[in-house]
Amino acid sequence: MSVTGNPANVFWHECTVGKAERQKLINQQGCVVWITGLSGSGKSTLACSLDRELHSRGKLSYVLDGDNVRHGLNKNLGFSPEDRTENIRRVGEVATLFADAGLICIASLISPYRKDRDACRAMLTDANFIEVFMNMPLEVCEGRDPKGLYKLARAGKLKGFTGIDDPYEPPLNCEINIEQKDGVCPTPSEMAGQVVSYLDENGFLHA
Ligand SMILES: Nc1ncnc2c1ncn2[C@@H]1O[C@H](COP(=O)(O)OS(=O)(=O)O)[C@@H](OP(=O)(O)O)[C@H]1O
Ligand SMILES: Nc1ncnc2c1ncn2[C@@H]1O[C@H](COP(=O)(O)OP(=O)(O)O)[C@@H](O)[C@H]1O
Repeated sequence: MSVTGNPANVFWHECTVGKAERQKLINQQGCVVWITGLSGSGKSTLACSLDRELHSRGKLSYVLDGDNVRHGLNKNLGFSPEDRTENIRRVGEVATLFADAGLICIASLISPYRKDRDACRAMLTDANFIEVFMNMPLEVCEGRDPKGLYKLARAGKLKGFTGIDDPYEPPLNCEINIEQKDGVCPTPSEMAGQVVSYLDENGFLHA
């Protein structure tokens, strides 16, 4: 007799309170704002700024940041392609639960592989997955290098670093593209404003 979970013998249990009722209670539409980009591109900065802006508008959001999630839920994972895929899968599943709860879930991870991001998109209905690309040149990210990781990677002391000796696959059809204008990066508040406008125009800020 097998004691491991067998999907063939596991059944979905539906509760009577549904997503629509939860959304009505908090007057918003649950969704996932998925922020992808190189290390140092500003993912966490945008995530926190957006979280604060939504909070100030009375909207319930929650940030799942790669660095933070790797301290707990994903602390057994490293940076091999397989581990990154599992990292993204788990965060995608958690984000989907938050969205089902009615929250605006902000996931900020490098998520370098297109197929992994697309798999997360497929966990939700298409409109409820909002992919935000931090479209910052490598030189800008490397110039910032707040954790000194690019320096370590260039010196060969950190292997498999995204953008240096591990690939980053940019989105082909993202909902929101954040980029420099005339060589100037938008401020955190401007970046958050761009996402809030999208959420507002697409009906996520009301039930
Ligand atoms: N090899 C390698 N490549 C990329 N990044 C590395 C690596 N080793 C450690 N770090 C640090 O881990 C943070 C990225 O974690 P993520 O969970 O977002 O990565 S991934 O989506 O699974 O690729 C990343 O954080 P951010 O700088 O905020 O992006 C780094 O601080
Ligand atoms: N819009 C911005 N303008 C100027 N500096 C920024 C901006 N966004 C982020 N930064 C700075 O760049 C560095 C990396 O930002 P961070 O949000 O940690 O990136 P990531 O989460 O993608 O690694 C930090 O020192 C941060 O203060």
